[in-house]
Amino acid sequence: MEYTNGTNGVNGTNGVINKPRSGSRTLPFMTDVLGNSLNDRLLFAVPKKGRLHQACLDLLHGSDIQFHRHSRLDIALVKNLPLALIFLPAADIPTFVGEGRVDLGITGRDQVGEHEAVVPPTATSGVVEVLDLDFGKCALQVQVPQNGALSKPEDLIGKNVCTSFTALTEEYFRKLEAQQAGTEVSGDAKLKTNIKYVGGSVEAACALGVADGIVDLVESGETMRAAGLKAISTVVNTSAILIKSKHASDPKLVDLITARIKGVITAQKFVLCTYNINRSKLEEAKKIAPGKRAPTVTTLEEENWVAVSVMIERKRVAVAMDELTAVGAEDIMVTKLENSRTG
Ligand SMILES: Nc1ncnc2c1ncn2[C@@H]1O[C@H](COP(=O)(O)OP(=O)(O)OP(=O)(O)O)[C@@H](O)[C@H]1O
Ligand SMILES: O=P(O)(O)OC[C@H]1O[C@H](OP(=O)(O)OP(=O)(O)O)[C@H](O)[C@@H]1O
Repeated sequence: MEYTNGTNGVNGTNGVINKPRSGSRTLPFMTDVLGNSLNDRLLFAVPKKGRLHQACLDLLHGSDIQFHRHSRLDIALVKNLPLALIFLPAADIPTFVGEGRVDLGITGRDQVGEHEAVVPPTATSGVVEVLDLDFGKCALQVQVPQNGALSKPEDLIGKNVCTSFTALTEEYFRKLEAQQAGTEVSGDAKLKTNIKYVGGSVEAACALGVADGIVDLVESGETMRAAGLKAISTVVNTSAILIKSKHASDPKLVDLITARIKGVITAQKFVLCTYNINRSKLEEAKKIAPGKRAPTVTTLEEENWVAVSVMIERKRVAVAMDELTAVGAEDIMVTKLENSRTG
């Protein structure tokens, strides 16, 4: 089935979903610099650089969202859907989506948390998390020098803390200070901890004497260790998420894009495992690999033997193969999934 809103040159034909827009949104800029109208398109914000950029491009490719981005242009029209991609810094995406200027976006959960700590969501503004994308996983952690005197977050109260996430850090220390004082958390109380903004290379702040501790993202832990730091607390765990505005202009297209992206994520997360087994061992094998709903079992020409086909989580596959072998499975084969649509 093909999707069109009937305004991008693809007119409604058999099997085409017709334009389901819920009210027109007139954007201040209305056209991109190439003169194309953006008002009839769903706007989808994608990180323009940084850790999430390439994974997002791979996801769009896997979802058959076809576009050509002119060099230096931060807007790209999608050729096969009434959609325009807007390339923005990950940190700004919650603002654009939260204000309803952009319908959909991909960013880190940490960025949404930071935005919401400054601009709390209301019934009509703010973002809705649609899908966890299972990449960009890391943790925003409180870190202090490995060989220093500080060993717990409370030790940083009243001291200097550097971070790029000032709002989440303030929220964290506000709670900590209230806990220590045995009072209610209050936004009006003066914060004892001095939180300073730095835009990057946060890990250098302690060694350079700018901070006693930092709050920064940790993935592998290499940056932190190389800087002589250790984590003493986690402010938030994060991963990349698909978010939508509370007034997304085309809910059906939002659902279609969500389903496609979910299909790609599932395909990356699972593999298809096939094996042959004697029917008498089938129940044991099913316990090892029960599948998403149930394994597909096909009778083989050889008496009492069946062929089984089942989805297994990629990270579990080696262990599952060992265990299937141990219960008598033979000819085990694992196939990478290109794409999927599952419940
Ligand atoms: N080491 C990491 N591992 C996994 N994900 C990360 C890592 N660092 C950052 N991220 C995720 O990517 C998001 C964007 O971070 P990144 O620093 O790449 O952005 P950026 O737009 O290049 O910002 P800046 O210009 O401030 O560095 C973060 O908010 C976080 O969700
Ligand atoms: O635990 P690790 O795997 O070492 O990753 C963590 C590092 O990655 C991010 O920085 P990035 O490289 O994006 O650069 P930045 O410091 O300039 O933000 C983050 O701010 C840490 O410095």
